Amino acid sequence: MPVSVLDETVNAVKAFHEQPHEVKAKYYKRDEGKGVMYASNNDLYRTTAASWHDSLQMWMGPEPPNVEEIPEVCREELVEWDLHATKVADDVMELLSEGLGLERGRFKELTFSDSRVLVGHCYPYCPQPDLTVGIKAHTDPGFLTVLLQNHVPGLQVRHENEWLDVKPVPGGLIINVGDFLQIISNGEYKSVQHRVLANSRKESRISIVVFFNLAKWREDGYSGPLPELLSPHNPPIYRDFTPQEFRENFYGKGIDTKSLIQKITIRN
Ligand SMILES: O=C(O)CCC(=O)C(=O)O
Ligand SMILES: [Fe+2]
Repeated sequence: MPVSVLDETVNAVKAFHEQPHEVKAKYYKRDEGKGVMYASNNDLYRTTAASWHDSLQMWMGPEPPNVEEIPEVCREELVEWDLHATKVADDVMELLSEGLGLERGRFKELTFSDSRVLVGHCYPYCPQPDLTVGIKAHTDPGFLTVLLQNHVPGLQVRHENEWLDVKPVPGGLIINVGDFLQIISNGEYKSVQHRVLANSRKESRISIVVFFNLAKWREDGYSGPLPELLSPHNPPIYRDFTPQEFRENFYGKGIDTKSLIQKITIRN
């Protein structure tokens, strides 16, 4: 991916968030699922405390928004970013398939990348950063996340009970393993817990993510650890589950930690 795409994407999302409230208010909504939505915390009404960020969110697949629905100030750039990020995700999925000894195209065949959500976050300056966070600790519920951040720090991952800074690297992208990948890989790949600290710098922290979710469920309506990975020596760690369970778990409360995984774990 050309570095210019990364810079242009960050600048375009920043430009969107820097617009006056009246302009952005046109996109305020909370009915999740399609189109374009501008809101602070996704889980504002389900959680006990708000965190310090605003997001422009777009459902890019299976049904993409009309191009005119995308705010003009970042339209061209986000369409471009979506193409590049999807290509990166497809390549990484091939490697991850191979890493499990599966055919290269196994994950693609399940058309994971057809269901995706693009989010442009802004973490504005927070005058009292000790009292809140930018985004609470969570794991991404989907399959794989491609993440681009600007030079303002704040992202942390949990590693062996410690929070480690994910320092911005110019030209770098971050890939998160989501809960779904952990489940279908029968625990081989682990979804990573992460959070963003409230931004104490005068300049906004900008990040742009694309979440790749599972698009295709099994014919019996369930999903679960891939059968070809299981054997008497490697029995399933997780039970099968339905899209409804997945959705209820995700939208039912605030973004929380590994709750779906905890719920369906049948063996440690
Ligand atoms: O802003 C970031 O770096 C992380 C955002 C994030 O974790 C998310 O949207 O799920
Ligand atoms: Fe996340």
